[in-house]
Amino acid sequence: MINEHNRVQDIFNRIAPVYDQLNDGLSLGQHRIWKKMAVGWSGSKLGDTALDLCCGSGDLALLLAQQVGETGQVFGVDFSNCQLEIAKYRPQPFTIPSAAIAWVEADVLALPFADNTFDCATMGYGLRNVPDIPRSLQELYRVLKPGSTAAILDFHRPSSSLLRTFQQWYLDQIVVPAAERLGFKEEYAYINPSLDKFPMGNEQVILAQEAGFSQATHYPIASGMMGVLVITKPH
Ligand SMILES: C/C(=C\Cc1cc(O)c2ccccc2c1O)CCC[C@H](C)CCC[C@H](C)CCCC(C)C
Ligand SMILES: C[S@@+](CC[C@H](N)C(=O)[O-])C[C@H]1O[C@@H](n2cnc3c(N)ncnc32)[C@H](O)[C@@H]1O
Repeated sequence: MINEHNRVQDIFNRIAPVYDQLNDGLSLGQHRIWKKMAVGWSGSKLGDTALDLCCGSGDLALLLAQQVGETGQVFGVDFSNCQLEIAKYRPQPFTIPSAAIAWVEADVLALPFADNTFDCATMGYGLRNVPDIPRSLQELYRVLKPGSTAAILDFHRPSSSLLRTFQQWYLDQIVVPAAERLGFKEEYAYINPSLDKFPMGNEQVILAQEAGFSQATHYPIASGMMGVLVITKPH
């Protein structure tokens, strides 16, 4: 488990300088829409104490900060110090009064927060990268307040074989060569095979229920190439 931990940590430390630009270019900016959808499903509202797990370069945490406003607070958690350095210095839009964001370097499998701390949570493209999904969901359950909701955004395999073929082609023939031109072929070549090992939406629902979440729904988005698992801790 430690080897997998270090392998993933190294990947995201290495790609930190190009991570945002590749996401924007390779998704034609669509990832920002997918992240806004996840924030919407998290139920985040003014004054909340919010958590963004696997926050990376911080764009999802920033969206949460706009949602919870000046009276709220956001904690962005990631174990990549290089990603967190990008997050810390990301320009914040002054148009919207936003919450303060605390950037926390930690493993989401061992969160440094008390039980029942957070009013809402997001996790963008993190669940597929942790070595122990059930443990991650258990930790998320522990730190959420009763009645609170989390939205977990990640890749998903489309049910349509044509779209699945397109997704695999795009990842192998567009994403990897683009990353290779920047010297990150291996790091991005890891995405496609990781999808084959990642639980499908219905399996994610079962894992969430096994972690104790009373409500769990998986919403395929982007023609099924992405998905958002929305889970709520019972009162
Ligand atoms: C924000 C996105 C991916 C984040 C991401 C997740 C990972 O697990 C990685 C692992 C290793 C390296 C990088 C990442 C990583 O960046 C999603 C958007 C970026 C994707 C790279 C592009 C995905 C494109 C879709 C499969 C198809 C889009 C169709 C297009 C809009 C026409
Ligand atoms: C694909 S990036 C997602 C970043 C951001 N949430 C986004 O949506 O763009 C995955 C992030 O998860 C982090 N990560 C993976 N496993 C982790 C773990 N066990 N604990 C903390 N962070 C982890 C990586 O360092 C990386 O920054």
